[in-house]
Amino acid sequence: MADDAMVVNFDISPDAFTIVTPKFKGGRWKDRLKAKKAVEHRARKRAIEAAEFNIARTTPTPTSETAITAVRRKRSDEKPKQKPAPQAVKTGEFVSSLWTGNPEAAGAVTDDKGEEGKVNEPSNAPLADGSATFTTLGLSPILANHLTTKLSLKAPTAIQRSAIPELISTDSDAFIQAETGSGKTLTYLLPIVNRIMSLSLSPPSAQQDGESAAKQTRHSGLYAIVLAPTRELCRQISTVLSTLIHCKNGPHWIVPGAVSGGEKKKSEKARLRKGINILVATPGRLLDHLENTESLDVSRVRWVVLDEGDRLMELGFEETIGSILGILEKKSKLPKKREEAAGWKSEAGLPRRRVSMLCSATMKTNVQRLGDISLKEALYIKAEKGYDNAGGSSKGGEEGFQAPAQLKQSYVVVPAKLRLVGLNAILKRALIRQTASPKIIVFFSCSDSVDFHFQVFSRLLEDGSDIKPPKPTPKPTKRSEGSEKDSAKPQAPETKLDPSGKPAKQPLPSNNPAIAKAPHLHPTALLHKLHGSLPQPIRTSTLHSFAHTTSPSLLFCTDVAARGLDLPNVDLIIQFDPPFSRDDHLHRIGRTARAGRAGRAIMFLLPGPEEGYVDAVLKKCGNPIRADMDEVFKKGFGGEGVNRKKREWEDKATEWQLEVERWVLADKAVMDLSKKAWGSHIRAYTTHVASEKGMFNHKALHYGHLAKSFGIRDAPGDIRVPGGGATSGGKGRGNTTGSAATATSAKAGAKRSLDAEDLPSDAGLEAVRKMRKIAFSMQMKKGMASEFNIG
Ligand SMILES: Nc1ncnc2c1ncn2[C@@H]1O[C@H](COP(=O)(O)OP(=O)(O)OP(=O)(O)O)[C@@H](O)[C@H]1O
Repeated sequence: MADDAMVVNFDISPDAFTIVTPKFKGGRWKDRLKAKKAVEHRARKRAIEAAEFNIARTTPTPTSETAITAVRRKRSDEKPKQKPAPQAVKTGEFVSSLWTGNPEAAGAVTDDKGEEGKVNEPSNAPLADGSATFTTLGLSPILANHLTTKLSLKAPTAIQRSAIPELISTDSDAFIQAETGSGKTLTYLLPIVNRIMSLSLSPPSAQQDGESAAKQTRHSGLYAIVLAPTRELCRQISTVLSTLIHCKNGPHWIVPGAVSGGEKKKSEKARLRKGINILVATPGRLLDHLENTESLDVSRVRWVVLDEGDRLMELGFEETIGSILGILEKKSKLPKKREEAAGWKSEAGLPRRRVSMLCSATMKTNVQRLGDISLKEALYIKAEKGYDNAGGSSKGGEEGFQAPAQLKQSYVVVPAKLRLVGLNAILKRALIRQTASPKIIVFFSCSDSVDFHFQVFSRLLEDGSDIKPPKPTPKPTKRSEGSEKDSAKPQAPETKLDPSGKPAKQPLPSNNPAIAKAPHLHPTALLHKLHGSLPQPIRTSTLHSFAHTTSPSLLFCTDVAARGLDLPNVDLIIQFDPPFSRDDHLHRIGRTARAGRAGRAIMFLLPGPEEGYVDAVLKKCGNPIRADMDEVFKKGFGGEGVNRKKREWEDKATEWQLEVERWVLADKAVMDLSKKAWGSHIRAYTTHVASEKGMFNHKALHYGHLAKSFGIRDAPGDIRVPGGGATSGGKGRGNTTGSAATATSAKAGAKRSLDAEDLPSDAGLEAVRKMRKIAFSMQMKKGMASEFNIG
């Protein structure tokens, strides 16, 4: 880290900027003079910049507060601008410049000839070569017709073509592996629904036992159980299931249901008692019902599906799943062995034995372990060669898990101090450059950080309004009138005015506190937040709003939204905090570019060791482009007609940053929130997987610069994280030697470890696993269930 990066948190003496010119010896006198002048010029420039921007420090009187004004770089050729409002700065606080003392990025900017450049052929799209239809896969005409006409699915995807015929015609267990957004849900649901449907479609003569010849109803039995790691996923799978069942002339008698916690157990019990034929559940909740709900009859279960297998294991469900399978085995009336099954009479269409399916995008060791406990002589099904990453940039990786080939990946190297303004710039640009209403997901490392950034962008503007007044529209000149160039430009959405000419208040779609307007970014955009600490009804309604709103839509979230969620038409994924492992990266960016659609993803990296992530991971998952940070700022803050040479965007970004800092200072609750977010961010940083710790080394973090990106002016050593202690940062040092993460109280850490969905990495998950183990044994002893907010 560059030395001058430390300046911000040190007491600077006035003579620190005395220009000392080294003596040059040898060579021609002209060259010596030139070198001397160059050194003097550089030193003077630095001193002026530092004096103007860097050190607006208060007089150290313990009782008085001194007002300071952020000083802008003076330029002879510009009109005096209104200076940012003076702000009170307490003793010990600093206002450092955003633009000085930042470490430089090592790599070069990729020449990105337009974001609209070459896009690879999609690798997870429906097959366009006519090689398969839903009917040729063996699905009933009713179901095939429903898929093509009502659900507008023209053809199966590669994994569906490979798996569906096997799953319809055999009773084998299966491990299904395919990249994100390739349609794995339908891959396992379609054969199940098709085979259950055949019960009611086949004539009684074709039935092999008398029992099934009777009219099928919801009481005919529970045939399939689908296990998913989160409540959101359970709901999503249930919805897909319902759309399949409600087809014309279809199997309306089949009743799907979900039990995933987050609602009263009593109502779940009532649903189970009424009769369910296909049940979607989180493992914890299902085990609870298996042990405590008498009406849940599992003796005829034919399928057990473990969706998102790797995540189920990461969240410590191994033992729970083991117990579930044990109970199913014990209560089953089906033949236990294959030989017995062969001679056994089953209802027409249904498997003669219980079939297990394990679905995962990855093939990690933990998934293999789950396979060991759940599968017997299983088929390994993946997208056929030639369709797996067809024609794309993706390379066959160690684990065969790749990003969709059409997904455009990029990264931007942004110093710690500039992260918040950088996020603002990128979001503004993304919201304005799209013609239709864009959907953007921003990933953060922890829920506190999500909360803080949600507040930053949804707070009212400084004048108390929630919408910016419209800019006066420039009169069209003759030249620009109707010109093709102008009409092609993305237009900022129109701001609605009230009768008095002021911007009209925009009504929110609901009173959900996790949804707000984002006046700092866009007049009509809706900002959503999602993390594991929010109550379930809020999470559900937030996701619904994000997915269905017609306004530009943003979702700030933790990794709770990284897996399995199928949110329609997400255009851009921003990984503001880098993921905790390569798989997390692929799952996060996999929320876009689904089923053959286009998508973009950008990751923020800090200059220094983090840049190593590009070669170590990003280049192995595609061909990432390095975006130019200056361009990001220019496009985000520059706006129309900005004089780019003067770097006006620097001033705009500075003004906005100072505004955030004033807002943080003005309210203790906000200050607490920002400090908590800063502390949690650092703590989360320490939990990157061991193999990536070299790139994400918390000792290389500049805590002071990082604090600025949370709107905090205190020196790191003075920051008291609410609920924890001061960090271990040495006084006056921007860059601590100890770990702030470990310095925060154990209590706070323990509380967070319950927040399983927000801690996707080794350390966090280890904690969750331990907690789950304890809860599991307690549950065994006391016969009670524990839900760590994930089912
Ligand atoms: N044959 C198809 N044609 C077009 N779209 C499809 C097809 N099959 C599935 N889809 C759509 O593709 C999207 C992704 O499907 P799904 O959620 O099942 O993917 P996935 O492989 O499970 O992804 P992830 O690994 O991220 O969970 C869904 O919107 C789904 O409706």
